[in-house]
Amino acid sequence: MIAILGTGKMGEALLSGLLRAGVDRDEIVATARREDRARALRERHGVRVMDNAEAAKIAETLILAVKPQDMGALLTEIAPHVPQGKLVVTVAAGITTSFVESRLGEEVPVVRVMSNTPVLVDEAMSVISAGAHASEEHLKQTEDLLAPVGKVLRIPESQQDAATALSGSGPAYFFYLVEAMVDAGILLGMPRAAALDMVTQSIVGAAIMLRDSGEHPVILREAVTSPGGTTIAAIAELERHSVRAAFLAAIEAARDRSRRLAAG
Ligand SMILES: NC(=O)C1=CN([C@@H]2O[C@H](COP(=O)(O)OP(=O)(O)OC[C@H]3O[C@@H](n4cnc5c(N)ncnc54)[C@H](O)[C@@H]3O)[C@@H](O)[C@H]2O)C=CC1
Ligand SMILES: O=C(O)[C@@H]1CCC=N1
Repeated sequence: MIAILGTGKMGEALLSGLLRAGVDRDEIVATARREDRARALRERHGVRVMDNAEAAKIAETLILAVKPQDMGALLTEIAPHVPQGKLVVTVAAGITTSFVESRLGEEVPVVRVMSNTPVLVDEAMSVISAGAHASEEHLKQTEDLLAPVGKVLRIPESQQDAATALSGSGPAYFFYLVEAMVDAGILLGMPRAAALDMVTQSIVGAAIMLRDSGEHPVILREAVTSPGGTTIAAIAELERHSVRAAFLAAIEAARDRSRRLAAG
């Protein structure tokens, strides 16, 4: 039995992914803070929704999916119900395995995960790291849980905050870029719907080329950038506005925020 504790956006995305992967709906339970949310989860997915203590008692694997700021209270609530044998998977940004271990008060195996919202389309990037009491078997179990909804990579826990900044938040940067490019289309007099179509198909095509060609992004970009052509005129402006430096600073800021999250 798998319990998802705190089934908001990320918890529900994981829940739907597990169901798509063929996990029986009787083998998953969810928890939610509000009754209307519980009702929506029951209606949409046909799973049982219960309170945290009960879910922690009956499940062998617990997925903690509350906001980092709510993690301390959740751990205090479930601590009496988490004996040594249970695997605890935490998906919260910034929450370390030692934070979870210290609050559960037992030698509980903890695996820290950073995934992202493309879980919803089985194209997530999930990175995982073992806590002090998690074995190879626990990492394998976590990989098996996440593999159906995308790519899974093992990384040292010291890199989790950087991964949160890069791939956890990553989809947001691409959506932001799409927004900006669509605005540019509007500026040039293009209808909004057509501009959105053009930009969306361009980002999908570029992403698939990047993933499937094995080529370095520089090579792919150079192939679009003709001498004296249109692309280099745009790139010259991006460089003039320090867009690359802005990305470096932005992702560093996200990493720093992730480091501070456990403190509340
Ligand atoms: N949204 C994203 O793109 C990503 C989010 N995450 C992580 O996933 C976690 C959840 O994020 P979201 O799903 O975006 O937030 P959310 O706010 O949509 O979901 C959290 C849910 O937990 C519930 N909750 C809070 N305390 C609870 C308690 N004691 N018992 C039961 N339910 C409780 C809330 O009511 C809410 O429905 C965060 O820790 C975040 O860092 C990780 C990767 C990507
Ligand atoms: O913005 C956040 O804090 C979460 C963590 C990674 C993506 N969204």
